[in-house]
Formats: sequence, C-alpha cells, structure tokens
Amino acid sequence: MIQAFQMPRCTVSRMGIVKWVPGRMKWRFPDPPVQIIRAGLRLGTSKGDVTLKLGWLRFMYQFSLVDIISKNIDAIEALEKQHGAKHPTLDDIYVEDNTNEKFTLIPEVIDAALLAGSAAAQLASNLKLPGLTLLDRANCMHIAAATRTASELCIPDLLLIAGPNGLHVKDIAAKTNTAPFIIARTLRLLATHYVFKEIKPDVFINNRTSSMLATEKPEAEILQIVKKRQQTLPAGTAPAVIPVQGDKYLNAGPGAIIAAFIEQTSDECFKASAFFPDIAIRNDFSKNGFQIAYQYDDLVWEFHEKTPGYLQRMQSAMLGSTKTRRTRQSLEAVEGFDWSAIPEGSVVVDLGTGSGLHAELIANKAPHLKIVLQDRVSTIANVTKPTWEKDNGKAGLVSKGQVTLEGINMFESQPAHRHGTVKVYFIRHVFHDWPDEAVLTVLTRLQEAAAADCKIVIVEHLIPYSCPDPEGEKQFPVTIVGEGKKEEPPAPLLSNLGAAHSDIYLVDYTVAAMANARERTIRDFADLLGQTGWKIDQTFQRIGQDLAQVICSKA
Ligand SMILES: C[S@@+](CC[C@H](N)C(=O)[O-])C[C@H]1O[C@@H](n2cnc3c(N)ncnc32)[C@H](O)[C@@H]1O
Repeated sequence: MIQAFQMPRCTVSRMGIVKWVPGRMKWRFPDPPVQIIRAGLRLGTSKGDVTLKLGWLRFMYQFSLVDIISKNIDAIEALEKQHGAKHPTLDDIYVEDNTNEKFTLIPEVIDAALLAGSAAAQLASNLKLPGLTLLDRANCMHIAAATRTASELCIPDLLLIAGPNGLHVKDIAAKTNTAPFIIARTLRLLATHYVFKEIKPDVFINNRTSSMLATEKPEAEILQIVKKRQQTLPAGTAPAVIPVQGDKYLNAGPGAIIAAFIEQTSDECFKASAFFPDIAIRNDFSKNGFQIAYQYDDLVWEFHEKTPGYLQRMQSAMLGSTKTRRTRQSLEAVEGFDWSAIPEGSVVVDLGTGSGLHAELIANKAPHLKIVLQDRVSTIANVTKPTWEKDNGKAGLVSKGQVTLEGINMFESQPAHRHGTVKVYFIRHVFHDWPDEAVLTVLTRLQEAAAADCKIVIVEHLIPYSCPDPEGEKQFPVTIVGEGKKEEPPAPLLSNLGAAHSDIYLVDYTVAAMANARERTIRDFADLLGQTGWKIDQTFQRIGQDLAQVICSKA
C-alpha cells in the first residue's frame, strides 16, 4: 500500500530514463510496490504514452531496492536493541564465539541481512557499466589466485599477530621471503573486494573477512609452514600435482579448517574449473576438469587417497565448509522425517556414511532402530571404523548391536541379507558427487533390493531457480521444519536473492569441475527417481536453507 504519494514531474529521455524534480518527491512505501512494478514490466512492451509510465516505473524499481535495503537495515537495528548486540562490520576481527558474531546467526537477522544484501548487490549491478560487470565476472579467477597466495603465505596470521597497526608490505615480504610488489598487489586486489584493509599506502590490516583465515598458530610455526611450502613447490613449470601440507590445518584454531576449504577451492577446484568450459562446449564428459588439469585418469576420491596432504586438506576443508556457512546442517539433515514412526528394530542404512556423523545422530534420535553404516570398503576401514572405535559413545552403540559397519560398493547389488529387510536408505551428500548415469545406477540397485514399503531419505541441496516457480511449488510442496513461512522475496529482487545467495550455484560448478557431477533442482531429482521406479512423497526444508530432505517411496 502506498501511504503517501505524489507523482513526480518526470520526463523521459530517448533511452527511457526518468528525470525528476527532487524537491517535489515524497514517497513512502511500507512494502515494496510489487504489483505496481510487475504491472509496469508488463507495460514495458507497449509504446507511446505508456513509455512515460514505464520510465516512471523504472525509477520506482530503483527506489524500491533502496526501500528494501533501508527497511531491512531498520529491522536489523531493532533486533540489535532486542538482543543487546551489534551486527559486526567489515572493520571488526572475526571471533567465532563473539556475541556480535552469534547475533548474525539469529534467523530474523539472517533473513533481513539476505534481503538487504540482495537489494544492495542488485542496485550495485544496476549502477555499474555492463561492460565492467562482464569484466569483473570474466576476471574473477584472479581473485581466487590472490586469495590462495595470501592464505598460503599465512598473511591473515601475520596480520592478526601485528594487530591494529598492521604490517607494511615490505615487512610481510621479508617475513615470508617473497617480493613486496607481489604482496602489495595481492592484498590490494583483495582489499578492493573487502578482504583485508589498506590503512595507509602499502600498510595492511586484517578485517572481519580476512581474519577468518587465521590459524592462530604462533609466528615461528607460521613462518616454518610458509618456508616448508616454498621448499616443496616445484621450480620452473609446475606440474599440476604439487605437494600439499595437510598438517597446516591440524592443531590450530577454527580458522585453520576454513583456510583448508579456501585453499582447496582456490587450488584444486580453480584449476579444474579452468577446463570445464572446454568439456561443456565440446559436450564430451569422458574426462572431468580435474582429470584434465591434474593429468590424472582416476576419480578425485582415489587421488585424495593416494596423496596424504591433499586428503588431509580435503578432510579439513569439509569441516571448514560448514563453518563458512555457519548453519546447523548436520542436525538439520536428520530433522523432518519422522523416525519415531518406523517400527521398533527396523533397519536404516546410511549409504555413503563417511565418518558416520549422521548415522550417530539418527541412532541417538531413534534408539529403537538398527543403523547400518555403509561405505566403500576402504572408507569403512580407514575412516569410519577408526572414528567409531576411538569415541566411547559411538563404540558403545556398536558393541550393543544398534550400529553395524558394512563395506559395500553402492554401484553393485546391495548385500543379499539387506534385500527386503531395509526400511529406510538415508543418503546424504552422496548424489551431488556423481553425474546422472551414476545416480540412476544407485537408485536402480536400491529399487532391486527394496521391499514395497522401503523409503529413501535423500539429503541434498536443492538448487533454487532464479525466477519464481509457482508450478513447482504446487507439484513439489515443501514442508517447513522449524520456524517461519516460505515467502517470495519482494520484487524486484531475484527470487533466489541473487548475489546475496550465490554459494550453492558455485558449489554446483565445483562438483561439475571436479567430477562432472551436479547439484540438482527438485525437478532433476523427480526425473531421476521417476526413471528408476521411485517417487517423491514429501520434501522438508528449513527457511533460508537450500539443504532439503527428500522422502521417496516406490512408485
Ligand atoms: C561427500 S561424502 C558424504 C558423507 C556423509 N554422507 C556426509 O553427509 O557427511 C560421500 C561419501 O560417498 C562415499 N562413496 C563414494 N563412492 C562410493 C561407493 N561406490 N560406494 C559406497 N560409498 C561411496 C564416499 O566414500 C563418501 O564417504
């Protein structure tokens, strides 16, 4: 509803851009004028007199972005008063358990921050010359390169130790045995993208973003890590497989696992991604980007198993990836589906269990069920078993027979004793590692082994469309877990919140580059399930999360 409104005196230039008389404006919109803007966009196809209205509506389009920003910043400020906290700014140093950092995780704060951030990013894109936007996009590999350079040289740690006065690039270069001009341009490129801050010419400090990467190790150890890294990097033309020091990420503060994730992304994934367009354009998926970049024939999982540094970095990176998003994804994975409705003594298989974190959550949530942890024989022997043996709580679940560990190959038939006896296959973050053909094979093997009342609980991110999807919402309704109600973001925001919510699309490209794999939309899952005799019964999701539980049964 428009509370107070006065039509501006506007003229329309040849390009249809509104000019207006500022003194006469008095606009107040309690809510963004969605219907009016949508109507305006429809009018955009007309000509003549209507062009005037279109120009006016274009002006309102800009205005409503500002309105969304200011309304949501007001909301955050009101929440600050209510919670006695302040939303951190870029000038703060990141401390995980700090009251202000915890404040940013309150669902209402997340919602308001996403809306304001989305509107701000869209406004910035509206205002930037499109050619420069394209250049930004095409050149973003340099930001990845600079991020890895800074992180592997442990500059966030050196700046954390240096404190508010920061360090001159010459001092950083001297400590790390590198060239000052490299440090300067690396940190300046990143500071321009709000990572680090240049407080005087050539003097840098950490900001909230860069300080997340500090391992908090003492300076002598940090410099030793950098020195070792330099000695292990091959001289001359570097082969793709350069040694990685996994031990950097151990025995350190939470920043170490975040650094592992950032360094893995800006190293392996960055190199693999460079080759993905060649594969996509040729439409030839016989090799993936990782295999081409690393001149390696096997899959990335085998590569990790054979190269201990990479394996350690990848394992730390998986922990770090949750920290960067700071969600409760582990818990959320087992919320939604009603485990209590499964009869006493039923068998639940956690397929592709990894370390078995979610199997343990299910076992504790539903002690009346028998949980089988299935993974590759080598993963069960080298990862799952040691994890479950060294923890008393887990070991207790095994010794009392509630939990069993089982080495299998999910592409082959389920073990004979599982045929017809499993009530639920729980499958979290397994399918996103594989192309469609592989997922079809696994679903077919499960279809062959499953009894008529068997369910599959798939836990994966669901890729949101970047436009509204009322048809899909009707066809695949989502049951919300926890508080809140799903609402379409106000126009003119993209329905997926655009750049404020881009990480899932980047993860999708990561799995594509590393394994020709995919994150999927709900329609993608419905299609794969339909081809293998399964159907979707229900989908559970939390507000603001892409992670979903998709409950499936035999069609
Ligand atoms: C991304 S991890 C997910 C682990 C765990 N479900 C989670 O959500 O943390 C994928 C898992 O699939 C397992 N996996 C890969 N290939 C497999 C196969 N052929 N048979 C069984 N498990 C496999 C991997 O060993 C790994 O543990």
